[in-house]
Amino acid sequence: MLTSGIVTIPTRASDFVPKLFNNLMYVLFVCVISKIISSFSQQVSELDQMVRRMVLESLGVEKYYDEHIESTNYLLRVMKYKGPDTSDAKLGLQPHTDKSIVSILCQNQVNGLEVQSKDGTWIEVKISPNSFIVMIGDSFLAWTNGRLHSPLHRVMMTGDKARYSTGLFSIPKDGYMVKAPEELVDEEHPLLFKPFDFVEFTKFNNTAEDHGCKSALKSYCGV
Ligand SMILES: O=C(O)CCC(=O)C(=O)O
Ligand SMILES: [Fe+2]
Repeated sequence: MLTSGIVTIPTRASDFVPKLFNNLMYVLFVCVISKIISSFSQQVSELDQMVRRMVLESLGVEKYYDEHIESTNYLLRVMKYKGPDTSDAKLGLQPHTDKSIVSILCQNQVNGLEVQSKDGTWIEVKISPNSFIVMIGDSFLAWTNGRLHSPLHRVMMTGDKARYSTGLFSIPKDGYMVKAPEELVDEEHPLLFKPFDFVEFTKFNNTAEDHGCKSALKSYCGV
Protein backbone atom coordinates (compact mmCIF):
# COMPACT_ATOMS: atom_id res chain seq x y z
CA MET A 1 0.00 0.00 0.00
CA LEU A 2 1.16 3.50 -0.78
CA THR A 3 -0.24 5.81 1.84
CA SER A 4 -0.40 9.56 1.38
CA GLY A 5 -1.80 11.99 3.96
CA ILE A 6 -5.39 11.63 2.78
CA VAL A 7 -5.80 8.99 0.10
CA THR A 8 -4.89 5.32 0.35
CA ILE A 9 -3.96 3.89 -3.02
CA PRO A 10 -3.92 0.09 -3.21
CA THR A 11 -1.02 -1.06 -5.35
CA ARG A 12 -1.81 -4.79 -5.51
CA ALA A 13 -4.33 -5.91 -8.11
CA SER A 14 -5.99 -8.13 -5.48
CA ASP A 15 -6.83 -4.98 -3.45
CA PHE A 16 -7.61 -2.80 -6.39
CA VAL A 17 -9.96 -5.02 -8.43
CA PRO A 18 -12.70 -5.52 -5.78
CA LYS A 19 -12.68 -1.80 -4.99
CA LEU A 20 -12.92 -0.90 -8.65
CA PHE A 21 -15.75 -3.43 -9.06
CA ASN A 22 -17.65 -1.98 -6.06
CA ASN A 23 -17.21 1.54 -7.38
CA LEU A 24 -18.39 0.53 -10.84
CA MET A 25 -21.42 -1.25 -9.36
CA TYR A 26 -22.20 1.86 -7.34
CA VAL A 27 -21.94 4.13 -10.40
CA LEU A 28 -24.13 1.71 -12.36
CA PHE A 29 -26.69 1.62 -9.53
CA VAL A 30 -26.82 5.43 -9.38
CA CYS A 31 -27.22 5.63 -13.19
CA VAL A 32 -30.07 3.09 -13.23
CA ILE A 33 -31.86 4.71 -10.27
CA SER A 34 -31.57 8.19 -11.73
CA LYS A 35 -32.93 6.93 -15.08
CA ILE A 36 -35.92 5.32 -13.32
CA ILE A 37 -36.56 8.45 -11.22
CA SER A 38 -36.29 10.73 -14.21
CA SER A 39 -38.64 8.59 -16.33
CA PHE A 40 -41.14 8.33 -13.42
CA SER A 41 -41.04 12.11 -12.83
CA GLN A 42 -41.49 12.80 -16.53
CA GLN A 43 -44.61 10.63 -16.72
CA VAL A 44 -46.13 11.94 -13.50
CA SER A 45 -45.45 15.53 -14.60
CA GLU A 46 -47.61 14.80 -17.68
CA LEU A 47 -50.43 13.83 -15.33
CA ASP A 48 -49.87 17.06 -13.39
CA GLN A 49 -50.15 19.07 -16.61
CA MET A 50 -53.29 17.22 -17.63
CA VAL A 51 -54.91 18.03 -14.27
CA ARG A 52 -53.95 21.69 -14.54
CA ARG A 53 -55.28 21.90 -18.10
CA MET A 54 -58.61 20.43 -16.94
CA VAL A 55 -58.86 22.90 -14.06
CA LEU A 56 -58.04 25.90 -16.24
CA GLU A 57 -60.51 24.78 -18.90
CA SER A 58 -63.26 24.25 -16.35
CA LEU A 59 -62.71 27.79 -15.06
CA GLY A 60 -62.63 29.22 -18.59
CA VAL A 61 -59.05 30.52 -18.25
CA GLU A 62 -57.21 28.02 -20.48
CA LYS A 63 -55.44 30.91 -22.23
CA TYR A 64 -53.09 30.95 -19.21
CA TYR A 65 -52.11 27.30 -19.64
CA ASP A 66 -48.77 27.87 -21.40
CA GLU A 67 -47.73 30.55 -18.91
CA HIS A 68 -48.73 28.20 -16.11
CA ILE A 69 -46.63 25.32 -17.37
CA GLU A 70 -43.62 27.46 -18.31
CA SER A 71 -43.50 29.05 -14.86
CA THR A 72 -43.33 25.70 -13.07
CA ASN A 73 -40.58 23.52 -11.64
CA TYR A 74 -40.97 20.04 -10.22
CA LEU A 75 -39.78 18.62 -6.95
CA LEU A 76 -39.76 14.87 -6.31
CA ARG A 77 -39.69 13.64 -2.74
CA VAL A 78 -39.26 9.99 -1.75
CA MET A 79 -40.46 9.14 1.75
CA LYS A 80 -40.24 6.22 4.15
CA TYR A 81 -42.37 5.95 7.29
CA LYS A 82 -41.34 3.23 9.73
CA GLY A 83 -44.11 1.07 11.19
CA PRO A 84 -44.40 1.98 14.91
CA ASP A 85 -44.96 -1.69 15.91
CA THR A 86 -48.14 -0.76 17.79
CA SER A 87 -51.83 -1.03 17.04
CA ASP A 88 -52.32 2.56 18.23
CA ALA A 89 -51.97 5.04 15.40
CA LYS A 90 -48.82 7.18 15.65
CA LEU A 91 -48.27 10.46 13.81
CA GLY A 92 -45.96 9.90 10.81
CA LEU A 93 -46.26 13.34 9.25
CA GLN A 94 -47.82 16.35 10.93
CA PRO A 95 -50.99 17.97 9.55
CA HIS A 96 -50.24 20.49 6.81
CA THR A 97 -51.44 21.85 3.51
CA ASP A 98 -49.05 21.58 0.58
CA LYS A 99 -47.59 24.86 -0.62
CA SER A 100 -47.32 23.54 -4.19
CA ILE A 101 -49.57 24.05 -7.18
CA VAL A 102 -50.47 20.36 -7.46
CA SER A 103 -49.04 17.38 -5.52
CA ILE A 104 -49.25 13.87 -6.93
CA LEU A 105 -48.68 11.09 -4.43
CA CYS A 106 -48.05 7.42 -4.99
CA GLN A 107 -47.59 4.83 -2.23
CA ASN A 108 -46.83 1.16 -1.61
CA GLN A 109 -49.58 -1.08 -0.21
CA VAL A 110 -49.38 0.46 3.28
CA ASN A 111 -52.05 3.11 3.85
CA GLY A 112 -51.65 5.97 6.31
CA LEU A 113 -52.54 9.18 4.51
CA GLU A 114 -55.51 11.03 6.03
CA VAL A 115 -57.30 14.10 4.69
CA GLN A 116 -59.38 16.44 6.82
CA SER A 117 -62.89 17.13 5.58
CA LYS A 118 -64.40 20.60 5.85
CA ASP A 119 -66.24 19.60 9.06
CA GLY A 120 -62.90 18.64 10.68
CA THR A 121 -63.21 14.83 10.39
CA TRP A 122 -60.06 12.93 9.37
CA ILE A 123 -60.74 10.58 6.46
CA GLU A 124 -58.40 7.66 5.72
CA VAL A 125 -57.27 7.60 2.11
CA LYS A 126 -57.65 4.02 0.88
CA ILE A 127 -56.61 3.73 -2.71
CA SER A 128 -56.36 0.76 -5.02
CA PRO A 129 -52.85 -0.38 -6.04
CA ASN A 130 -51.16 1.55 -8.85
CA SER A 131 -53.32 4.62 -8.26
CA PHE A 132 -52.20 8.18 -7.70
CA ILE A 133 -53.54 10.74 -5.26
CA VAL A 134 -53.86 14.22 -6.72
CA MET A 135 -53.96 17.02 -4.18
CA ILE A 136 -54.30 20.76 -4.69
CA GLY A 137 -51.71 22.97 -3.00
CA ASP A 138 -51.95 26.50 -1.59
CA SER A 139 -50.37 28.09 -4.70
CA PHE A 140 -53.18 26.80 -6.92
CA LEU A 141 -55.80 27.79 -4.35
CA ALA A 142 -54.38 31.35 -4.42
CA TRP A 143 -54.03 31.44 -8.23
CA THR A 144 -57.66 30.35 -8.68
CA ASN A 145 -58.74 32.96 -6.10
CA GLY A 146 -60.14 30.28 -3.79
CA ARG A 147 -62.04 28.26 -6.42
CA LEU A 148 -60.00 25.20 -5.38
CA HIS A 149 -59.46 23.78 -1.90
CA SER A 150 -56.07 22.70 -0.55
CA PRO A 151 -56.88 20.08 2.07
CA LEU A 152 -55.18 19.64 5.40
CA HIS A 153 -53.59 16.18 5.47
CA ARG A 154 -51.32 14.05 7.64
CA VAL A 155 -49.85 10.55 7.82
CA MET A 156 -50.82 8.18 10.66
CA MET A 157 -48.96 4.89 11.03
CA THR A 158 -49.89 1.60 12.74
CA GLY A 159 -48.41 -1.92 12.66
CA ASP A 160 -44.93 -3.01 11.71
CA LYS A 161 -44.84 -2.47 7.95
CA ALA A 162 -42.96 0.46 6.52
CA ARG A 163 -44.81 2.85 4.25
CA TYR A 164 -43.06 4.20 1.18
CA SER A 165 -44.45 7.08 -0.81
CA THR A 166 -43.34 9.49 -3.49
CA GLY A 167 -44.64 12.98 -4.07
CA LEU A 168 -44.19 14.97 -7.25
CA PHE A 169 -44.87 18.63 -6.46
CA SER A 170 -45.35 21.27 -9.14
CA ILE A 171 -44.07 24.55 -7.75
CA PRO A 172 -43.77 28.08 -9.19
CA LYS A 173 -40.28 29.00 -10.42
CA ASP A 174 -38.13 31.45 -8.44
CA GLY A 175 -39.27 35.02 -9.05
CA TYR A 176 -42.66 34.08 -10.59
CA MET A 177 -45.45 36.01 -8.87
CA VAL A 178 -48.48 33.88 -8.05
CA LYS A 179 -51.38 36.16 -8.95
CA ALA A 180 -55.03 35.34 -9.63
CA PRO A 181 -55.99 36.28 -13.22
CA GLU A 182 -58.46 39.15 -13.56
CA GLU A 183 -61.10 36.77 -14.99
CA LEU A 184 -61.32 35.06 -11.58
CA VAL A 185 -61.77 38.24 -9.57
CA ASP A 186 -65.11 40.05 -9.49
CA GLU A 187 -67.69 41.38 -7.07
CA GLU A 188 -68.88 37.90 -6.24
CA HIS A 189 -65.29 36.68 -5.84
CA PRO A 190 -63.20 39.52 -4.38
CA LEU A 191 -59.42 39.05 -4.40
CA LEU A 192 -58.44 36.76 -1.51
CA PHE A 193 -54.63 36.89 -1.69
CA LYS A 194 -52.12 39.54 -2.70
CA PRO A 195 -49.65 38.43 -5.43
CA PHE A 196 -46.73 36.60 -3.83
CA ASP A 197 -43.37 35.06 -4.63
CA PHE A 198 -43.42 31.34 -3.90
CA VAL A 199 -39.87 31.19 -2.51
CA GLU A 200 -40.60 34.04 -0.09
CA PHE A 201 -43.83 32.32 0.93
CA THR A 202 -42.04 29.03 1.68
CA LYS A 203 -39.41 30.92 3.72
CA PHE A 204 -42.23 32.53 5.70
CA ASN A 205 -43.97 29.19 6.11
CA ASN A 206 -40.80 27.50 7.39
CA THR A 207 -40.42 30.04 10.17
CA ALA A 208 -44.10 30.77 10.89
CA GLU A 209 -45.67 29.68 14.16
CA ASP A 210 -48.47 28.02 12.19
CA HIS A 211 -45.80 26.20 10.15
CA GLY A 212 -47.33 24.14 7.38
CA CYS A 213 -50.87 24.87 8.43
CA LYS A 214 -53.88 26.08 6.58
CA SER A 215 -53.59 29.62 7.88
CA ALA A 216 -50.01 30.21 6.62
CA LEU A 217 -51.19 31.46 3.20
CA LYS A 218 -53.76 33.76 4.79
CA SER A 219 -51.25 35.11 7.32
CA TYR A 220 -48.67 35.69 4.57
CA CYS A 221 -50.71 37.37 1.86
CA GLY A 222 -54.40 37.28 2.79
CA VAL A 223 -56.29 40.44 1.74
O1 LIG B 1 -46.55 10.35 2.29
C1 LIG B 1 -47.63 10.81 1.98
O2 LIG B 1 -48.55 10.14 1.53
C2 LIG B 1 -47.89 12.29 2.18
C3 LIG B 1 -46.68 13.15 1.99
C4 LIG B 1 -47.01 14.59 2.08
O3 LIG B 1 -48.08 14.98 2.44
C5 LIG B 1 -46.00 15.60 1.68
O4 LIG B 1 -44.85 15.22 1.41
O5 LIG B 1 -46.34 16.79 1.62
FE1 LIG C 1 -48.35 17.06 1.96
